Amino acid sequence: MNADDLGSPRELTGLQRRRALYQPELPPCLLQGTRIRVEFGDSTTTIDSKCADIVAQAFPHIFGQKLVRFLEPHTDTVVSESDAQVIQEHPPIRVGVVFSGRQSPGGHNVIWGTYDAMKAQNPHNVLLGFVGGTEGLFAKKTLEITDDVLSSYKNQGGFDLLGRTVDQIRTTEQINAAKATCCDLNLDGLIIIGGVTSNSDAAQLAEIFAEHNCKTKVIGVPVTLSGDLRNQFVETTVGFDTVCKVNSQLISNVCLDAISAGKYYYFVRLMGGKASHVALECALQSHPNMVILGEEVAFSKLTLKEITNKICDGVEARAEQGKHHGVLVIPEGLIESIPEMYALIQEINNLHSNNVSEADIPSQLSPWAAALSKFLPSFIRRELILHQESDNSAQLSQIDTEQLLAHLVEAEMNKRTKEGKYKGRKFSSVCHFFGSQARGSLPSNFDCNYAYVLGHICVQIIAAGLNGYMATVTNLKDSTNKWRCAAVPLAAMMSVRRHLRGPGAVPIGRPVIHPSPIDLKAESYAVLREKASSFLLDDFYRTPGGIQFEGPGAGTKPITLTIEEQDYLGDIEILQAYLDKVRTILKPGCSREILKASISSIASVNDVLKFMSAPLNTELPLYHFN
Ligand SMILES: O=P(O)(O)OC[C@H]1O[C@](O)(CO)[C@@H](O)[C@@H]1O
Repeated sequence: MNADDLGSPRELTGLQRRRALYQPELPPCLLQGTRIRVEFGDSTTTIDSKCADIVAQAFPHIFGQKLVRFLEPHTDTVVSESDAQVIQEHPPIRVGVVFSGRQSPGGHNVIWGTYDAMKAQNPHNVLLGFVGGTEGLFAKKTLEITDDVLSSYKNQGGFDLLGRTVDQIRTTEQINAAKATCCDLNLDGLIIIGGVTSNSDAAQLAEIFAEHNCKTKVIGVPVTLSGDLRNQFVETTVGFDTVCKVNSQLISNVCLDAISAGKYYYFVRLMGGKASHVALECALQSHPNMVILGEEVAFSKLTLKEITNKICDGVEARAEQGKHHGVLVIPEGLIESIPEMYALIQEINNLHSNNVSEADIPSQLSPWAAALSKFLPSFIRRELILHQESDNSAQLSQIDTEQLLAHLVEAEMNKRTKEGKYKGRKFSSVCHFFGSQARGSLPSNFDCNYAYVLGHICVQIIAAGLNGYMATVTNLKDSTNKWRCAAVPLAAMMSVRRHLRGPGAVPIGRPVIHPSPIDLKAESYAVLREKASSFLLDDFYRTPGGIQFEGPGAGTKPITLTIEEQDYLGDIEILQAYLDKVRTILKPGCSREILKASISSIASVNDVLKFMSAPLNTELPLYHFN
């Protein structure tokens, strides 16, 4: 398909046709047609108050704007007239929409939701899609969105209605081109669909448009499979749910294949950017034998050697049980989390930033980095020096970290065999990278609904005359009729990285929206750690199956989204693991009564989790045994 074919009607399969008939659900405030109450809340600063001044300086026009909620016209909330308004008049508007970030399932529904909301407000409204992503925006290449154009893209995967190119609207040239397009097309709004990079660029564009009195309001929409655009305002991103479900199915298929033949170790790397949200979620859903998250490696400063040994120890422990197969899951961002690899990648990035060519990079590395690079297999050396991403970082999807680990583990297992330490069968590996397989999937109902609702919110933001905002929905763990619709200033999500912690910390770089890492204190991570030894040894594989679009399985939500709310004591698996751990600590002969008493003294779910993640020799903190 070339660029001219984008947006053409296409032939759909039976399943696609059925999916196209699915009507996404809307929360009550958006069902009111054109009568929506816009409520202004507190003025914002930034999520990191320490860099509020820097963000305010960089974004003087869009910094400090108020939080906005969209409500049904009559609610019990009492707010003063100046804090709320119901917009009644809807003169015709013109809006442009661009796929800026990487493909993510559900993206098409943002456009569909925007279109439906615009036509409901005024049938004369015009929605223009930029063909070929940001390059289409710069070149003013548009396609008017109509019912016909949308018909074969509703609830479908991919971004092929419009296509995408670079996730960058940043250089002076690009910003000027975007401004010229918006002015020439007389746009009232520009909707930018993407992740952290695209939404940071949206903020920059909004600031410049405001400074130059350009009437176009710039709105960002959180769409990325990585799920790393999350903070106190954003619970998850469009596409994360689908991608985790598809990857979990693929991993569980691999697990069943592994246990059936009993001869291979599968090394699976998952797409998901720098953060490990996709890997954590998929591990919780499919229970592979081992999962190594980037955040835990960075926190414990584990070296490549230590990670290799950890995997080899797992292989040995399994061999002692007669198991010569297994599945290891890693995130693509793992490579950057390993301290020495991070340092090497930083050196390479700096050389790229100084316009050193790929061919010259190896000769310009410091002696230390050159030595590390020499130790690595040649395929990794080649991949590490590839040209950078638009945010000046390494191209994680192109670095075969799973193959690097498989290579190092094999060498270490051979060494252990030679030394007589390992007596099991010869280690054999098969590597996979699950990226576009999941990214191109038909979106789940959750992503279809979420994206469609966000599209509607964009239109409300433009109608309210807001610039430099992100469309957001909260309370996503609940049913759609309890979702809360809002607009959050993009500047409120920005921060600046610092070199060191503490008072001497020096801010580096410009303010942007940073990807959020996994919170190692979160309950979802505690659950993963608590299950780690059972995952490793018990082949406790779980088969979630394919995405369910209809029937009872269709409503399932991502585990990490709902986990905070779960009643762990009702979770048999966790309680069983807890009991096993208590038994190992109790003195032999401890009576059932004491055990029972200790369990009934559990103060809260958190106490159990804290206890479960503590080392085995920990004194029991809450329970007293004789
Ligand atoms: O397929 P591409 O364009 O190389 O993009 C890959 C990158 O995009 C993402 O899917 C989203 O940023 C990353 O997880 C991945 O590294």
